[in-house]
Amino acid sequence: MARKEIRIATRKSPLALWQAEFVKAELEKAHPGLTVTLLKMSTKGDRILDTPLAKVGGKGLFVKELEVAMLNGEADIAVHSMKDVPVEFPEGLGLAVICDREDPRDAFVSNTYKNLDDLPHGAIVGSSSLRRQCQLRAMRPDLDVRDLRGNVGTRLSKLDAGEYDAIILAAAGLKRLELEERITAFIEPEQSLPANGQGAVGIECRLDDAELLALIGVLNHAPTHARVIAERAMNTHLEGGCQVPIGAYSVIEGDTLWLRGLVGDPDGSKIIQDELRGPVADAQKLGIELAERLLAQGAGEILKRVYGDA
Ligand SMILES: NCc1[nH]cc(CCC(=O)O)c1CC(=O)O
Repeated sequence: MARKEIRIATRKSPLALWQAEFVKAELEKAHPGLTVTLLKMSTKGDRILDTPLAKVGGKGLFVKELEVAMLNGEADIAVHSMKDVPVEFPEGLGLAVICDREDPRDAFVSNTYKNLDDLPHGAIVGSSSLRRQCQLRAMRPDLDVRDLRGNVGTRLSKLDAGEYDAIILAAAGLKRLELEERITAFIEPEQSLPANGQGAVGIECRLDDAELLALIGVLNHAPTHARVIAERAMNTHLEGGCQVPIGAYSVIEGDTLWLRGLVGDPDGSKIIQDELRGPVADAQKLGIELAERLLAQGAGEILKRVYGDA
């Protein structure tokens, strides 16, 4: 092996650092003699903290600076939470690897109440995503659902300070940060359909570097790869970025991929959902087909309203 070093461009949030350290450890374990280093960077999404994500706008809020570093040759790979990765990549870059998935569910966190059903009328619930907000409002129109920004630690502090009765976060982030004991209840996909790619970590790199692709390829997890491809294809076909009220979640049953999709009005007044099953090998096609079905049921009008507001 000629290459002795791989440089990872990463955000500095605790979750991003955990993910980069995870990939570093896995790569060094797989390739003795290889050194993996971290280039810690700040992105626009990290700097703008006072505005709801849906209104900050621009795709790839959390990844652009990392991509520039790879194109400049300052870094070799970037490690991402798949749900934050924009649908399109700059020329020359692409998604090379999707690692095995952590828990894809949303988690309910409260210091007072056991679960969603336990919340009293008018309880204040915080969430940073339109997807969670719309499903929550549809399920419990009596709740006071409010925006919640910041990294995982910041969100928990706001809950602990009493600003919210409960908050909803991704279970994967809490587990990775060893905060699993903060999870009061898991919310099943039937109640809150996860975001495309939630819980999965992916690696982006230059696609012209065959040696690099071979080295990182050992971390690819084929079933997770197929699931995330299907979910992302649905999202892409709906022209959804990452800050949209879209849920996309799939599981594999034998050779069959079961994909569920949802588009909702953030105020919870309307939710369109559908699902389909097909061969795992057709993951991409299934995602597009489900998106077509959602569009045929009016998803486009909802999304147009959301983008118009943003
Ligand atoms: N948008 C922030 C973000 N990006 C990825 C995760 C969690 C981990 C994952 O989904 O892989 C989180 C935190 C959250 O949504 O609570």
